[in-house]
Amino acid sequence: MIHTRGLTRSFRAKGETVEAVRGLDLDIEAGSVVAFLGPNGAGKTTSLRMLTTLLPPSSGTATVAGHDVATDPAGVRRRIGYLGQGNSAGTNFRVTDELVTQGRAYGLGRAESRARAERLLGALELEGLARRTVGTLSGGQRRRLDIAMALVHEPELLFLDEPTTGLDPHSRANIWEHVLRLHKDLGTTVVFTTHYLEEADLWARRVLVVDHGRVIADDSPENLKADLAGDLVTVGTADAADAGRAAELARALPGVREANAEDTEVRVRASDGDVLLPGLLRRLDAAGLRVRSARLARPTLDDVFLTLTGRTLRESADPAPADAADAHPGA
Ligand SMILES: Nc1ncnc2c1ncn2[C@@H]1O[C@H](COP(=O)(O)OP(=O)(O)OP(=O)(O)O)[C@@H](O)[C@H]1O
Repeated sequence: MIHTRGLTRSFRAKGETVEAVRGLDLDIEAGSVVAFLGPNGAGKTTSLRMLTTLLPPSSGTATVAGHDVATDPAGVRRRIGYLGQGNSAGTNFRVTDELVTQGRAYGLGRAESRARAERLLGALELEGLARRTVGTLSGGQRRRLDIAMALVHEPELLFLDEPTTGLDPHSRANIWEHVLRLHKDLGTTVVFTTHYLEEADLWARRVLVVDHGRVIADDSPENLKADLAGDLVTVGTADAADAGRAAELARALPGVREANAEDTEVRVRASDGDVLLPGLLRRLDAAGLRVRSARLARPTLDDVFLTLTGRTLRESADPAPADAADAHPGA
């Protein structure tokens, strides 16, 4: 569904060159759900904007839904839906009219376009607002309308750039429910970016971890967590000396990837924490060390990012760049 080779985009800003995307080689199968996960400025939006023909690449090639982004952008646009970071609906029109017009622009007949608009308004819990003008909607309502706009022509490939940022948990869940139903019923391929690790973890079957314009890991969330992070077993000991000794003992046990003492605690990374924990406790006990507490935590995608880069995604996050508005589809 998507094939890119050496896809690259750089910008000139204040006399400097920013390499936003550096040589993206990607093959995405039809029917997949793929997340781009990375900190601010990693190149996620720039990648999506190239794939949706909104931004020409500096070099490299990309075929999207069978059409080349450089030589046949109209062919790409007909087959895809795109939700950018900005709002896509005009402010002075009624909600229903915006949706019906969008459907008509994609070649749907009047009756079909109206029927789909009604279905989408119902599914995204916007039916009570159908006759309101877009400008009077709240942020969350507006975002749900944007999603409806991206879906009205039932595209085979859907790009969502931070679809749920700033929304309350109910609206986030509602949006995902709808997108995933479309994916399930129609086989829609979904490619999205998100800052919410849980969304990538829960909904994507493949996660591309992006940093400084490059894909630094590419696998299912389960594999990424198991291969690159592992479970974390934290054991509390009586004092720092015991913690140091416990770390040494832990390192000698099978399945342990690393063990470090921090103050009175020892933190142990292992491929299978449930299996390690009883044996570790027995070993510490046999060595005469007093264990005060023990807990097991499953890895998150943030742990994966930490292993890969030495930074957490959360500490890499900074306020959205001023040029984020530039990600508007009409920009
Ligand atoms: N129009 C532009 N002019 C100059 N630099 C730009 C432009 N668009 C993006 N950049 C720069 O390219 C880099 C990648 O930006 P991009 O928006 O793709 O990152 P991102 O991963 O989507 O970040 P975010 O999570 O904040 O949306 C950043 O350093 C950004 O400042």
